[in-house]
Amino acid sequence: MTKRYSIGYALAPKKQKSFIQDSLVNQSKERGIDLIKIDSDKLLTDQGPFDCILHKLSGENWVQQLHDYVVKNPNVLIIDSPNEIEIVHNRVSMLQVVSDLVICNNQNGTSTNTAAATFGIPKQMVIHDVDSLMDLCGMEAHGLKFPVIAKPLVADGSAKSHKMALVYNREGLSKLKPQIVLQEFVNHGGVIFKVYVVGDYVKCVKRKSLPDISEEQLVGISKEGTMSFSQVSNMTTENRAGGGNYYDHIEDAVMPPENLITDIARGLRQSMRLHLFNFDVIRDSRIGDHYLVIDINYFPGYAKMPCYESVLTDFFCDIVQGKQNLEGVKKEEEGCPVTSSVKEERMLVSNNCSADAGEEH
Ligand SMILES: Nc1ncnc2c1ncn2[C@@H]1O[C@H](COP(=O)(O)OP(=O)(O)OP(=O)(O)O)[C@@H](O)[C@H]1O
Ligand SMILES: O=P(O)(O)O[C@H]1[C@H](OP(=O)(O)O)[C@@H](OP(=O)(O)O)[C@@H](O)[C@@H](O)[C@@H]1OP(=O)(O)O
Ligand SMILES: [Mg+2]
Ligand SMILES: [Mg+2]
Repeated sequence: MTKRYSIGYALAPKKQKSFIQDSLVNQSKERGIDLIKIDSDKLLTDQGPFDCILHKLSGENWVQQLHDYVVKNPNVLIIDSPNEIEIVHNRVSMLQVVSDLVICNNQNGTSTNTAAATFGIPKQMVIHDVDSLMDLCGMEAHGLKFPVIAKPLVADGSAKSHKMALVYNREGLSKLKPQIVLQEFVNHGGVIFKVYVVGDYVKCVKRKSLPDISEEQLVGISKEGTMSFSQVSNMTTENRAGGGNYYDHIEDAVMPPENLITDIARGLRQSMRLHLFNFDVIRDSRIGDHYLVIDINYFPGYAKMPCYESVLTDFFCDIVQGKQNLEGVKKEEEGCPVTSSVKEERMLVSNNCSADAGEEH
């Protein structure tokens, strides 16, 4: 009889509702994977046994519970390590990973496979306190000019962490509450590209974004100087921020070069050692084929991705059979430092793979 695998999931109720659909549970079941809900009211060590734990919870208590579970069940796979997820909970460290990306055969940020296409991140600066907020010299020093986007520094998935404001002038700055990141607003034709990564799988889709801001609009801006908004790409026609000039024909928008997107996705996956994330990309209208990564999200809304059930089921099968890349182990072999918890975890992962190699589903 073919071995069955058990994957425990620990997700907030909203995420559970969108992600754990019957279609996913059934497809996985047919392929030998049982998706089991982890009860957050009970100790994790009292549940299972699980071959793998998928999670999008955080906090000291949860991290400790995961640790205790790994100690008790050394063969479990944790997707993903809380340490690694932390990097994308801060809007500076998440984009630093992009800046640090070195893509093979790459010069000046240009992959040789992708003709003239280049990528980077928008200019940005962190504001830690109210005093530095009104210091326009600080903005100048970072090459920032209005309009800018103010984003909470922390991107931990709380509603607060998604509250953004477009800031048009000095007056607008005074309304902001640090700690925030001030990021240059880059005109990009009102279309955003969301790149979903599921292990080795990469899928880029288009979504609507904030509309461009013209020089004329900037002159005629209200005294308020800010416009608040939240989660634009999930907005409906009725509740769009500012009601502005949204681009309604995203189907006409040209996709970014596929090689560039997969190169960035692979690079990010390897350097962050995460399996489940997406990143947002915009095409900088000021420069030809230049793309900016503006956001990275851990365990995003996969249910909005085409054929998410089969993509995720393939991933689950690969992971329990040890077919996915094990970046942690690779990095270690290359001499890169790996934290002890990750080291421990990856060693466990590799043990599990060899034990299961050859299993059929
Ligand atoms: N630098 C920028 N220039 C122009 N538009 C931007 C920029 N940064 C963000 N935006 C717009 O604001 C939206 C929200 O920004 P961002 O993706 O950083 O927020 P978020 O709350 O983390 O989003 P998500 O829901 O994807 O987690 C983007 O989808 C895009 O429409
Ligand atoms: O469901 P969650 O609460 O995890 O919300 C995530 C949301 O997915 P949803 O569509 O299922 O709401 C994601 O949307 P897409 O990028 O895929 O469009 C993205 O906005 C993430 O940033 C959110 O994660 P958070 O930053 O809040 O942790
Ligand atoms: Mg985003
Ligand atoms: Mg985000």
